[in-house]
Amino acid sequence: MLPGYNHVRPLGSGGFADVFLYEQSMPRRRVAVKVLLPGVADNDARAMFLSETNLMAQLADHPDVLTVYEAAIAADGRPYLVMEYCPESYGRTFRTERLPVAEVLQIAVAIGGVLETAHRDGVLHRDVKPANILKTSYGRPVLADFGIAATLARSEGQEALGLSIPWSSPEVVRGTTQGTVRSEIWAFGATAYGLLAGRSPFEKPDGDNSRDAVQSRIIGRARVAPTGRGDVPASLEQLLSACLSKDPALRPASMLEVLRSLQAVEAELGMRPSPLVIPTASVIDSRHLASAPHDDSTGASQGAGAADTATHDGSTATSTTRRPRTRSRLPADRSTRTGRGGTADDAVSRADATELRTAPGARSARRRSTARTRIALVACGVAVVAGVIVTVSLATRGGGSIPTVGTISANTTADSVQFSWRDPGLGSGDTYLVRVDGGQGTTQRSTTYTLRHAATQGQACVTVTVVRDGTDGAPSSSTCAGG
Ligand SMILES: Nc1ncnc2c1ncn2[C@@H]1O[C@H](COP(=O)(O)OP(=O)(O)OP(=O)(O)O)[C@@H](O)[C@H]1O
Repeated sequence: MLPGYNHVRPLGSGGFADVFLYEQSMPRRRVAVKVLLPGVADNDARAMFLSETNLMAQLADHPDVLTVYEAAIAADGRPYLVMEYCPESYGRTFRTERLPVAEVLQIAVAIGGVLETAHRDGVLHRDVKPANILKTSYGRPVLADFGIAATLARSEGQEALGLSIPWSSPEVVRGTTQGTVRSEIWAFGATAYGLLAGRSPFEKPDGDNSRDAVQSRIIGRARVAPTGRGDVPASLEQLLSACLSKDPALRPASMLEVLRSLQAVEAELGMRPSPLVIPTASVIDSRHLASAPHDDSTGASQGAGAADTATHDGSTATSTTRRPRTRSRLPADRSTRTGRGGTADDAVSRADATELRTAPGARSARRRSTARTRIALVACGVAVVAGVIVTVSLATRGGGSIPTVGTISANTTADSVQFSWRDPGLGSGDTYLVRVDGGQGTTQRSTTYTLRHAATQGQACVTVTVVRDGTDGAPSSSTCAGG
């Protein structure tokens, strides 16, 4: 019995919590209530729950994260979370419903944006899988079960966390690391693959898919097969295969890199690239970073580096609600550091080394029992991401000697518009940032960009900017066509 809520029906059970549908009296709405299973709450755990929940409340306003309305302790002492009710979960449908590629790309960009945001904050989700992508009543995908539990459980072993083997990277399955940005990129790639293929990457359609068999394929030499779908472009297959590289060093170095590639696939398919919702440089507290130089091996520097990239995107924050938080120096993932050096590689290492952020009480909690870990999982089992919603603007910055694209011509055909321009002197590391209607943009090196009419609502206006060493040049003037 929860005061102010009327029980409707059970929604399901996880490893450590039951989830129920309730009707809230005021405001009147349906909510999902996640309650810790009986027998795993104690005073310490309750204190941790509250402490962590307060932290969550500061962070939980990313639009693509499941919304938590309230967290409290029930009369029987069990902590509970009141969350947005989501009628559907991709965990339930991905095996039976063939999702259109465009929908998977949109889901991936939304969920990837949450992960990039989290990584900039030194936080890893660690349980990315279709079952943790829920669908709101409005049909929007949201990431759920966003736990710092990983932090709290680092010394307690993966099994205590209910490791989701089919979606976990080889290094996580082996226990070499309990989470890095690149292991998260694996899980993200595995999830996107799963949504397309209807099975996890190392499941065999007609083979032995016992836990042990899948695990040994993940840590062994088996290579991931293509999704088997004719409508998945080669570029997307390649991206998934890169995310699922057995060697973490061969995976993309950041979620942002993955997101850019996903947007490029969308553009290739004639779709309007899905917007990225990620924080900008202004959101990262520079004082905090300056006072924690050694956090270079952790998420803090990842945040700083990523923030630079965000600046390249020309993104500007409309609000700055995130607060600086303490991060601990965390061990690097040695498996991803071999044979690399220099500045660029430092950045890579930093990304790899981004294990987990330390939340209040986290260090001592590592030695606590699995039951407490589970409490923390409940505490943080939903919605924990940075609190800034970013809108994109066409921020322009001085380009120095960066070349500027001249006239963009548009060739309109029955089903598409092709924009093209002359190469103004692109350097070997330069890229074009193509923005449609002032959107976030996609990067490419080709001098043509095609938009299908189906992807536009009438006329589309395009600008092209040369990006060099992470700095935007001046944008071209806008060319509008279509409609
Ligand atoms: N906000 C929600 N709205 C609707 N259903 C939900 C919501 N949150 C969880 N559920 C459902 O409740 C069930 C249990 O969820 P829960 O997150 O506790 O466990 P799990 O993710 O299945 O397992 P575990 O967390 O142990 O890995 C799942 O079927 C899930 O889809």
